[in-house]
Amino acid sequence: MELSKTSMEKIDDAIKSTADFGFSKETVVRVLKKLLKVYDGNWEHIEADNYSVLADAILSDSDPEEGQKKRAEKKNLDSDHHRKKLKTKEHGQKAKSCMHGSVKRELTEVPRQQEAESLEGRTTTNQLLESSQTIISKEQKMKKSRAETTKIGENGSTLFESQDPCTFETPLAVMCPEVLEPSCHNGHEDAHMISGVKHPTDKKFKGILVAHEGQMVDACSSQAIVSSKDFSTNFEVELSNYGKGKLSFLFNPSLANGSDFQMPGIESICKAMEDKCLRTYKILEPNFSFMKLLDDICQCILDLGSGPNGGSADSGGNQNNPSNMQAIQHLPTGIKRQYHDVNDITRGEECLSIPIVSGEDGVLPPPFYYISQNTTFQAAYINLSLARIGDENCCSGCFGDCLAEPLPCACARETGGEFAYTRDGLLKEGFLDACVSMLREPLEQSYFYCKGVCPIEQMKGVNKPEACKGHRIKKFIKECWRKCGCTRNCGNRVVQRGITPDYTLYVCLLNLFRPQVFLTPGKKGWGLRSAENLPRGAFVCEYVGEILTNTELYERNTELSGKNNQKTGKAKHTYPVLLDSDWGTEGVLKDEEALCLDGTFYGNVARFINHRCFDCNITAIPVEIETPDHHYYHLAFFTTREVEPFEELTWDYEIDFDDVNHPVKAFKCHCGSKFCRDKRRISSCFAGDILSLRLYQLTVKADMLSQEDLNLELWCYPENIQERQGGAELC
Ligand SMILES: C[S@@+](CC[C@H](N)C(=O)[O-])C[C@H]1O[C@@H](n2cnc3c(N)ncnc32)[C@H](O)[C@@H]1O
Repeated sequence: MELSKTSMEKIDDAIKSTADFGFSKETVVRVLKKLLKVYDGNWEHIEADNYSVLADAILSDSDPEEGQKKRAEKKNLDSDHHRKKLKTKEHGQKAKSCMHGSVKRELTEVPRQQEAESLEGRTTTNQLLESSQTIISKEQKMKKSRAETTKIGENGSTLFESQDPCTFETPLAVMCPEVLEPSCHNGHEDAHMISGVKHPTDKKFKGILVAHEGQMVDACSSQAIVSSKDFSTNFEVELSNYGKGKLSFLFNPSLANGSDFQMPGIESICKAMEDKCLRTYKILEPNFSFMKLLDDICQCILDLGSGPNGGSADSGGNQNNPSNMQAIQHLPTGIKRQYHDVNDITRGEECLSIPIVSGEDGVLPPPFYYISQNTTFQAAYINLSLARIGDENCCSGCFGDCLAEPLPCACARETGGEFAYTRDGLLKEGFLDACVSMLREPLEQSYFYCKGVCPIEQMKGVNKPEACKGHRIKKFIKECWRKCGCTRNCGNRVVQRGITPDYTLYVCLLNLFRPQVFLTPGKKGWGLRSAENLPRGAFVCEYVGEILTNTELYERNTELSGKNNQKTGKAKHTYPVLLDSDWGTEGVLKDEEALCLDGTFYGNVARFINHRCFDCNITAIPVEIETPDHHYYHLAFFTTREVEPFEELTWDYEIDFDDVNHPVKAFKCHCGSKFCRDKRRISSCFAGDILSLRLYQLTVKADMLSQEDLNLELWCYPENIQERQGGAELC
């Protein structure tokens, strides 16, 4: 009979859909023919429920040669049932198998005797059917023995195993629950499929099936011990110290592209999943680990299953809170993991290692994720399209090194027609002087004022935000970038090369930045220093973190200063930096364009740079790289003077220590500078000096004072009183 085009397509569809279950084309076609006869060519029944009828029929399809043998095996099925159940895992390791949700549904509805009868003559293996029954019966038992509320497995899939590779060439996946030894079993038989893990007809199905078993009473305190099994396609996660819970992952090799699939190690799986969570789900919490997530799943299952209302139990977290961070903060804390490599805090993210120099007690900085490039958190809008870079903002006609050319190119326009860098890769004296004086002589600087509500005022969370207090107009460096014709080693590309010492560049002979994260001797916590001296104007590093909108930052800060965080002390060090340039240029600023960088959870070494009032040795300069739009830019640190080896690197956070309304409560400053602005630090010492100190800070150009002047001035400052009074710290 000639088949119509539609029929051909339908057959193709049926083959494709059932191929996922591991059925061969020949088997599918053979059974299809029979079914089409039975249903008088009506595809509706065959296609229904993702071809469940077809799948059933294939399972029931009799191979005459095998029939006798299978019937014999079937006779043993019932008597062997309990014994085999205990061995399901072993079978599963060898067997190929498949599953089908609707098949399970049907089987659970069929009375046992009837079910047995329907098995007569099947070509599928006993283990396959037995395994599915095992799961079902376990679920049924569990429903009885526990709170009758366990939903797990209802949408899940029945498990089939096959020892007959000829019949099931491409088995789908299998969960092989290892039934616990009676001694540690506590009488619970609660192996079951995790709801909705993967339905075989789900096109995203990757051949991995997850199952858990055992009573997970200890999931919360679990150490998430991982035991990789010695077969290449399976690994398990122990969910308690007593082996009472277990998640099993088994991969069906036939679904891998190629036959040499090897189940990766648990470490690499966790790493990959953590990276994925970071990228895809934007999970922020530095304590986040995939193992903890698995652990949490089990805790959740346990809570749902044993809650008073059969599913309403709250595991301690705010389940309505959409923030991953919040949810993860409530995870059990029992799981230990070494977060920092003392030899390289960057975990290989930078091209040089940055060691942690800790004290004798081996204490390490709190955990965070090291990133070497900014990453958006959620709502921040940054348009990095090449189309936005007009001819006036790039030098497409250049070649080689722009700094070697006799005339500056278009990229020098931002810096007044002169490049900001010398050919040695340092900042030019004049440019650096201008940047430093902008910081040190705030009264002489130009400011812009937000036209609408100032994002900073809005961030303070008051009902009626105050008028914009003004934002300093900053001097930008503009670097060449991808639309430019020069090479990557062009001298006008310094910040974008990162901390990496590039020894092909002359600059690196001058600037041997050897960063170290170290515990400061004072009360500032961890700090950053260089083991080599740095010349004036040398690029140190960029401030890297998550790009947030100011609203997001406000919400984050509110969360951090909330009750829970006070408990965990997480609000102690926060690391936000505002990207507040050009906010006033385009009328009312959209929320998603008022951005900041937060290195609290994800950041680079810059998050360790401590604050120093006024006479700090590095300064932050905005750098335009990928977009001429100054809502987003890079913040790069350059030395303001020559820095000695092992001298702490400090910058002026420009904190207004008097601003009590700021959402981030200012720390008590221990910068040790003679010009410290923190009144709390000096008021108890010698209040009479405050006025002169403020005046001094606002008007005196420190660089222009002679050492004699400076000494005289400094003697008046309260910071020095302790020295005069014998060195006791007064503040
Ligand atoms: C960007 S972090 C610097 C690294 C921090 N010291 C650490 O251990 O992670 C900023 C935090 O460091 C501390 N800090 C920085 N400079 C300080 C200073 N001059 N005095 C006191 N604490 C300081 C404050 O807690 C501040 O919130």
